[in-house]
Amino acid sequence: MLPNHRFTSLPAYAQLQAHYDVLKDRHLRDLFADDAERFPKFTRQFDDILLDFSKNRITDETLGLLLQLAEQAGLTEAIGKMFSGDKINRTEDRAVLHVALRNRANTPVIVDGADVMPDVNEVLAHMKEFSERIRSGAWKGYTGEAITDVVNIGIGGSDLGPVMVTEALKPYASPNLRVHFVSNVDGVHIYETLQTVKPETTLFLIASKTFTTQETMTNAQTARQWFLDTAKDEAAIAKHFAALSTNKSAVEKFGIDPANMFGFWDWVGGRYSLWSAIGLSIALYIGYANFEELLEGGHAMDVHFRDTPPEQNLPVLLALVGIWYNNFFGAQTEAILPYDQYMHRFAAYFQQGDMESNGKSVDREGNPVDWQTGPIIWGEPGTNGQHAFYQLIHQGTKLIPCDFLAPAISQRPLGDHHKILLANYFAQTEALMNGKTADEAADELRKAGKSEDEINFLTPFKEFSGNRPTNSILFKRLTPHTLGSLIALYEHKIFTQGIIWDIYSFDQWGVELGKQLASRILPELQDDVPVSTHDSSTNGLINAYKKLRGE
Ligand SMILES: O=P(O)(O)OC[C@H]1O[C@H](O)[C@H](O)[C@@H](O)[C@@H]1O
Repeated sequence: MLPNHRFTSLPAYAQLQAHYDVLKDRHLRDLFADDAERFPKFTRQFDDILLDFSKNRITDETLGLLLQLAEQAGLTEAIGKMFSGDKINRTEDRAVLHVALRNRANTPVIVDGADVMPDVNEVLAHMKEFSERIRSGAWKGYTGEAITDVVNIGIGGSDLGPVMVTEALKPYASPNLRVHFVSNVDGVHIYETLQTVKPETTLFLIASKTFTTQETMTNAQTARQWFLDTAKDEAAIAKHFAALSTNKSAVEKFGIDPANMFGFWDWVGGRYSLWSAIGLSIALYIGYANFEELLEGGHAMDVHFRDTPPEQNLPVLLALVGIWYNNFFGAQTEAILPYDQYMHRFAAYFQQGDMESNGKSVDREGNPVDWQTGPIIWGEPGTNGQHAFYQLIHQGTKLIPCDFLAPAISQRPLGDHHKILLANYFAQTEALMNGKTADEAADELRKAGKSEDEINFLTPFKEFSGNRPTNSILFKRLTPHTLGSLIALYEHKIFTQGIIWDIYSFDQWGVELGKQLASRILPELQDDVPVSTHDSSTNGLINAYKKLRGE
């Protein structure tokens, strides 16, 4: 069991509140002017990842108090409990062991009295053997042709991770094998995907932890029918369908050969499952050795998180800085802004990772919280975001803490592209921090030859308040290893915040209600009889839909 506490009753909380009242009006510009050591003081290195959190509205005192907050919340003990297989996901009575999936040290991890590592290693060996046969062309489809296309059918955690990682690691991909992802139950998604592949050379991966998810099962049945329309023979399914799941009986019922099932376990949360069999599309796309590198990178961050004192611990520091804005400055959102086009789904991935984990409003004893929990996560890659929403980040009324991520070396060096990209990366955090004073703005206008009247009018619009906080995460290159570490960095940040907020981060009851109601409504859509069983809005909408579709 995790230690309980009321977040706002922790002694450091009151101290931080008092400290906030003093610090809230101080400008980052002044904090930098006052302390020449800010950069060395507020940067940490892990492998070739540099975290610079100096452009945050913190001082030594802030950091000290935040570290006390973590300690008072029992963070160290909680980390130990996760790694040792305690059932810290209490509402589902499960351990939380995505760290075991990438436990390259292979030390025993005990759940219910048994070491899980032999099972983990067995599935990895199966993934290795299978992916090598597919990639080499040794695996033949029902007409004797090699596989050229893999279609992963899954949603949520059974989709977002593989999508994000395969996009991020495209430079490591084999040119002979394409991967596609179908997630939405909107028939358009599978329709468009099936237009681009041939049954004879396509492998479908049905990715679903539960193997009951409506969207995935619907898409899987459609794929199966599409395949059989050409193949005619059900025996051919064994060569073209594999399942990634914890639910063996449902997989068998679907008609997938148990030899093509890649299992995982209830102690793997869906949004933490890319390291498990759910990562098979990744292993197929970038090769098993690269997939293993991804695991290695995740494991390296796990060891760092588990063994490094909080003040040196990257995930803990990111978490604490986030709490500072979320709970004291009233920030509602956090932006994740990768300056790397290959990372274009990174923010979308952590939308699920963070918001499904920490979007909770009761504490671990079931009492309503009276403090803010998980932030709204969003973001797009730089520089596209700059031309879309940065206006609001620079001059809007909302405080939006941002993470800026960038590789020092591009995977695709091309002329001056990367230097231009990085010039923007550095410029943005500098601009957000310093802003532009009214005097500076007026001076520029004067130099541009504006009249004094125009200067007076324009200055307020040209002024930037600055004092807008950012973290910079600069790494050498987006390798599988580094990506593994970056993902684990954010995973452990989410864990740390959940512990400090005293919430359960590994269940997701909030997604159930909509599912329940949809299954109640679906039969009502089968005929044209008007419905009257809902509120007037829902009745009105359903009846309008029935009318529209019939016209
Ligand atoms: O992998 P599955 O069992 O099909 O689940 C897919 C998704 O379903 C739900 O939406 C859960 O909230 C997600 O956490 C999960 O990733």
